[in-house]
Amino acid sequence: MVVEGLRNAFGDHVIHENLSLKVKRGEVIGVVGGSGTGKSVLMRSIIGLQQPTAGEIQVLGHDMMNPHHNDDIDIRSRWGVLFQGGALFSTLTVGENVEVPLKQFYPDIPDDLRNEIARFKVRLSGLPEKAAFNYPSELSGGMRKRAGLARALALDPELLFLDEPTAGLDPIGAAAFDRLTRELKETLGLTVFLITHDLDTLYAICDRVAVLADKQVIAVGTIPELLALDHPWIQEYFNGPRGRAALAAKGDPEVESAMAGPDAERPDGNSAGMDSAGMTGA
Ligand SMILES: Nc1ncnc2c1ncn2[C@@H]1O[C@H](COP(=O)(O)OP(=O)(O)OP(=O)(O)O)[C@@H](O)[C@H]1O
Repeated sequence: MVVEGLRNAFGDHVIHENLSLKVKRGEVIGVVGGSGTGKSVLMRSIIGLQQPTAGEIQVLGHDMMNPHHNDDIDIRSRWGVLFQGGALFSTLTVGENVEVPLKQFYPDIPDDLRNEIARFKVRLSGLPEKAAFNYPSELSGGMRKRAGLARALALDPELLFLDEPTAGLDPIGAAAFDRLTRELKETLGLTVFLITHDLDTLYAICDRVAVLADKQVIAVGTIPELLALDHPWIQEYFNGPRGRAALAAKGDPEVESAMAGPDAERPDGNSAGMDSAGMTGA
């Protein structure tokens, strides 16, 4: 996935200006940034729900800024999205929610097969199969997230977009959700674009982290690479008390040594990991 020179604005309010980001196939990329820096708007631009005023967006080799109608339908079936809060239809059961994209993209699948696929996705998301017959209001917050994930996985996506998946979960539920995301990524070979405020999630499952600030992605790299930068927001975020607590819980020696040395080497004196070598563009 490649985003180049992206500009998003609502009237005079410019959210992104010349924003660029490359996501490698098969990685879990975490997207962090202060509230209102435009993480969700970035995700919405990538999946075609927000029309940018300038820039280029390529997803799985498809030009999202100039979509051809038929290709457009094809590309939308190749990703799954878990919106903040789950965004389930409250009048449908969990199973019926999972069936919505199946009906939309594969209307000819017989009913019983579609039901079976939905029940399988419910199990894949770590819910008991009987949860397929529950309404969202009958589930806990954590179970609703898993139901949203089941729906995001309905079409066997290559790319998974998760918008703050652990927000509102207790720490045990959040850790379990992180494990599930990592397992699914590994077993299904997914590329995961994950917006989060959750430092534990970043340490637990992200291969790289992209930092949004000043209307752009100011840095992207592994956590040790980001720690080597002296940008105030990055230092405050990763090296502040919450960042240190998250690290202590994870106990990663590579990160610990990066935290220990404030003058650690900067990669090329530029933003961490911003080289384009080896990018295969999911
Ligand atoms: N449809 C819209 N119309 C007008 N302004 C919008 C719209 N959607 C988002 N914005 C504005 O764009 C900015 C970025 O919003 P966005 O939701 O992407 O932030 P975020 O980084 O995801 O924040 P948070 O971490 O709080 O969820 C905010 O100032 C928001 O008010």
